[in-house]
Amino acid sequence: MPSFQQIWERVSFLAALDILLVAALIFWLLGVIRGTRAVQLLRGVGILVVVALLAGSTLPLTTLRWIIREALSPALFVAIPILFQPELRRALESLGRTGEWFNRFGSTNRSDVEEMINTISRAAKQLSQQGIGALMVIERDTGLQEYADRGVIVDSRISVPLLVNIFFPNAPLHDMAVIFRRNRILAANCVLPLSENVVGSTRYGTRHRAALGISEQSDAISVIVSEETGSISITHDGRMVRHLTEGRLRKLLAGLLRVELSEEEEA
Ligand SMILES: Nc1ncnc2c1ncn2[C@@H]1O[C@H](COP(=O)(O)OP(=O)(O)OP(=O)(O)O)[C@@H](O)[C@H]1O
Repeated sequence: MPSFQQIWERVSFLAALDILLVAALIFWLLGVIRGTRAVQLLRGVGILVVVALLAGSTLPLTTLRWIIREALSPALFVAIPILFQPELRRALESLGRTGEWFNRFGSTNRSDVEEMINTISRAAKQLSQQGIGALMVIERDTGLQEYADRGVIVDSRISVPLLVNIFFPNAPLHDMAVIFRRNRILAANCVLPLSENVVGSTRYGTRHRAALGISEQSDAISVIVSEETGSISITHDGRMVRHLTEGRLRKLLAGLLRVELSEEEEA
């Protein structure tokens, strides 16, 4: 058996760089799909490939080998981009996004972001207490103008009474989603893409699916208040965190938008 020294001598600088880059790529890909349905899909694809390769290579099964070579590989080649479309889109977007490295919200006035976080959290609590359903989407680096244009442009400074008013049952703009740009309400009544994501046995209603959908197709963060249960949830990167209190929501938003909340609001 070769000693560590012998192996080390054989590893060139380029081979080491190669291994490091592949490891970083796998790590990044796992980070992108962590907590999304892509994990189950990937496991399914992996099991299928391993079983097919084992059966095809260890036993002299000509027909099975032919099916793997002629049908399974091309089918996966076509199916993977379709099955993983939201994850691939998000991964490519995050690669192309330079703003994330410079933190777009960093260039926005910090107190504006803090004001937005506090207002959304207070509004979510009030809406939840009054049993009013709501879907509020925070735009980050991916532009959401196409969704805003399909709704009603509001372009108003954010405030709790305005948000409660918008979502008040039967108010003209209560349906669908509100989109925030920085600390302004950009638009209301916006239709969002619905997610096909099913987590475990949980089947979400359309409000929650719309929140998941926009978080799969962009880097936006959504806050959902359930009309049925009053429960507050958040979605980002195709993931959902449920049953939040006002305080927990503030902390999660602050973490995702990378701002430190001031002491008095923390209390
Ligand atoms: N494509 C969409 N984009 C944005 N909002 C949507 C979309 N489709 C439905 N909604 C909103 O979801 C509401 C219906 O929610 P529904 O009860 O089906 O879902 P839910 O996730 O169970 O929500 P809740 O817990 O509040 O009942 C609609 O009245 C509408 O406001």
